Formats: sequence, C-alpha cells, structure tokens
Amino acid sequence: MRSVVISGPPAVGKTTVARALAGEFGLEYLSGGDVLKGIAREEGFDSGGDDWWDTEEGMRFLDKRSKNPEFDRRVDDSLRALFDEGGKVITSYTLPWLVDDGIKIWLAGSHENSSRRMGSRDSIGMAEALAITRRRYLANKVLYKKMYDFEFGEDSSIFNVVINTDNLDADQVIQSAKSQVREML
Ligand SMILES: Nc1ncnc2c1ncn2[C@@H]1O[C@H](COP(=O)(O)OP(=O)(O)OP(=O)(O)O)[C@@H](O)[C@H]1O
Ligand SMILES: Nc1ccn([C@@H]2O[C@H](COP(=O)(O)O)[C@@H](O)[C@H]2O)c(=O)n1
Repeated sequence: MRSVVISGPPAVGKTTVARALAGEFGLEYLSGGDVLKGIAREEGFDSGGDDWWDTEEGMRFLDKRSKNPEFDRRVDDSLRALFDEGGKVITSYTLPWLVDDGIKIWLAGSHENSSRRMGSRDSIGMAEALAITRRRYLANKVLYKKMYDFEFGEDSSIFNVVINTDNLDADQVIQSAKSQVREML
C-alpha cells in the first residue's frame, strides 16, 4: 500500500489527521517530531510531551537546528527510508519534497488559527502562541531553503491533496482527508 505524508505549518492539525488516517486505513503512524525529539534527547534536552516544541527548551533546540542542519537531515533520511517501504502515514514538514511516490497532503491554515489551536493544546495565551507559531514557521522556512532549496509553505503544486483548514473543525478536515485518500491508496 502507498504511504501518506502530511505537511503544513506548525499546529495546523497534522498529527490529528495522521492518527485518523492510520486508524481508518490500517497505516502505521510515524511522527517526524518524535524522531526529532529522540535526537533532542541525545543532545541532552528533556523533550517530552506534545507541547515541548513550544517551550523555551524546544525553542533552544530550534536555534541549535538552525545552526546545524545535520539534526534535520538525520530525521529526513530515516523517514524517507520508512516512507518508501509503504503502508505508513507520516507527519513531516519536508518529506513531500524529498520523495517521489506516495500521497502528499498539505494542510493549509492561517497563523492566527494555528496559534488558537496551539494555545488550547499547550494552555498558553494567544499572543505567546502567535509569536511561537511565527518563529517556528520562519526558522523552518529558512532552514529548508538552505538545506534543500525549497520554499516551505509557498508551493502547493507538489501535493496530491490540499485542504484549507481555516473554516473547518477537526472532524471536517478528517472526513475530507479520508475521502480523498480512499480514492488514491
Ligand atoms: N481543524 C481544526 N480545528 C480546530 N482545532 C484543531 C483542528 N485540527 C486540530 N485541532 C486541534 O489543534 C491542536 C493542534 O493539532 P495537532 O497537534 O494535530 O497539530 P500539528 O500540526 O501536528 O502540530 P505540530 O506542528 O506542533 O506538531 C490540537 O489540540 C488539535 O486537537
Ligand atoms: N525535519 C523535520 C523537522 C521538524 N519536523 C516537525 O517539526 C515539528 C517541530 O518542529 P519545529 O521546528 O516547528 O519546532 C514536529 O512536530 C515535526 O512535525 C519534521 O517533520 N521534520
């Protein structure tokens, strides 16, 4: 069975959709974030919890990654090999630009909506969530341009499925993803 990759800006809902697709189609769910957290642990960070990326420690690791692309390269190399085995659903910022086959989903959404979602997931205020969303988005954009020469968030032409999540709740996004993926698996 083909693998599925889900990309999109921070806290747009990638994990939520990936888990739902895994359950619906019997795919194995893997998270780029979890692989990267494993590397953060090797680097001495205490990287637990869904909200870790949005903590001060998570931001420090983001700065470290910005200076050293090797962390991200290790994540991407291992995920690429797993993706090519088939039968996976993977959340990854970068994989859609790095693999040829498979189903590529882009979840679009404004920074404001991402921040609202991050705020309720991580129990932080809107202003702080907005600052974190922008910082994470921009740091990744710069890093991927430098590493792979693509413009994260600006080119949806490589995706098989694009869902604008701004006016949809999580269940509506999931239903849309399921019905489109069902046609392509
Ligand atoms: N369409 C939606 N509308 C409102 N809330 C949503 C929607 N999709 C997901 N959420 C909620 O938003 C929060 C962030 O979702 P999720 O963790 O799936 O995002 P993510 O893109 O995987 O995040 P990250 O980039 O930080 O790994 C969660 O609390 C989730 O329940
Ligand atoms: N090569 C990468 C790097 C990161 N991810 C995803 O990033 C999230 C955390 O990263 P931030 O830079 O935004 O703090 C994490 O949830 C992963 O989804 C990735 O997929 N691939």
